[in-house]
This record gives sequence, structure tokens and C-alpha cells, in this order.
Amino acid sequence: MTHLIAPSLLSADFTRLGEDIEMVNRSEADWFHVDVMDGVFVPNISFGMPVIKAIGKIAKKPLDVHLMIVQPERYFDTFRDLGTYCLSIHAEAVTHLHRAVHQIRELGMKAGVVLNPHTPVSVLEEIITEIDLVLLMSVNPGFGGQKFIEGTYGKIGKLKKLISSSGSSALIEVDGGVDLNNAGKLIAAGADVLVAGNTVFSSADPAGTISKLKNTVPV
Ligand SMILES: O=C(CO)[C@H](O)[C@H](O)COP(=O)(O)O
Repeated sequence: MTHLIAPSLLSADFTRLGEDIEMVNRSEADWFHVDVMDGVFVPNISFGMPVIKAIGKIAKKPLDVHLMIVQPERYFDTFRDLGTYCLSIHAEAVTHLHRAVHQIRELGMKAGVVLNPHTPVSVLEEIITEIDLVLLMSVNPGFGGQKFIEGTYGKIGKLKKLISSSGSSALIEVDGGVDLNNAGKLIAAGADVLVAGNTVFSSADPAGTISKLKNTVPV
């Protein structure tokens, strides 16, 4: 499978969000990455339901929603109703991860599990065959534009081994500090989905940057 690109709307220009969404619609991007922060699980607040509803009205590509919130179970129904394709929750934010991922799947969404940089891949051993995606944070979550954590390459390798030895078909997504310099190495390490915020939206040619990310070859 060729890798997928998911521009993170956290780095979009909110004064012209509609134009940025249309740019992504027309681009070679595959998904919209939507970061939801509550100011408790992470030290920042992003946007909530009315904004996501507006995004969903004009987004022509699947919504890949990353919940950085405590007790995410409270909102699974709401995110399904907002048209979420893949709903990802942090392993660190829920006590009953198995129950939570099954609730997400029963609502008809793909279920993703997110690991913070300090959380080992081994926490997924008993659940890897029951999830659709693992999102590895390559920065500490909460803010766009942070520096990529180099240890992520090794973590992708460990996750890839766990996925192939278990027969899981989970995708590996990487989020945080992804740019044109590290994209090829991330794909070579085994990343299936690259999230990019700052790299895309701070670029002089965002659609061109998405195209470059999409056409990056493994190195
Ligand atoms: O989840 C996130 C922050 O918690 C963002 O998706 C991530 O940081 C992407 O932004 P950038 O590519 O600018 O690092």
C-alpha cells in the first residue's frame, strides 16, 4: 500500500478555514486530520463540535479524528454523528481500552489507538488484532510545530514487528514534526499514514507540499 497523507487542520489558518479545507479537497491528500484537545489531557484547547460539524460539511475526504481528551467514551456517538471515519483515542486516557475500541467499531467507525512518546508499543500486545490503526505521537501532544522525536523510527520498527507477528492489519500513523526531510525515512521504517500540520500550512505552496509528501519515496 502506498502511504497516505493527512494534513492536520490544527495548523490551518482559522480565519480562512473554508479555503484551507478546499485546498486539501483539491490536493493529493487522503484524509483530514482533526485534533480535538480539552485543556486537561493536553495543555491546550483546539476546537469543538460546531467547528468539526462545519469542517464535515465541506470536507470531501475522510475525517481522521484524534481525541486528546479525558473520558473520550462520552463523545463516541457525537463523533460518529459528525461523520468521523477513523476515531483515535489515547491508550493513556482510558482505563478500559478493549471496551472503548469495540464501542467505536460497533458505531461503524475505524478504531485507532494513540501512544504518547513515552508509552511502549508493548501495551498493545493484547489488543493489536482488534484495532484498525495505531497513531504514534512523534511529539508530546498538545501543539503543532514541535520538533520530531528521533526515537520514533525505532518505535515504528517495534510496532511493525508486533503487527506482522500477530496477523493484525492495523495501519501505522505518525503525527508530530513530520516534514519533507523525515518523511522518506518514516515510510521506509513502516509508516502507512503521515500527519503533517506545520509543514503543510506554513508552506508557501501547501498543495505542492502535500504532493511532495505524497510522492516521497522510502529512503
Ligand atoms: O496532534 C497534534 C498535536 O498534538 C498535531 O496533529 C501534530 O502536532 C501535527 O502538527 P505538526 O505537523 O505541526 O507537528
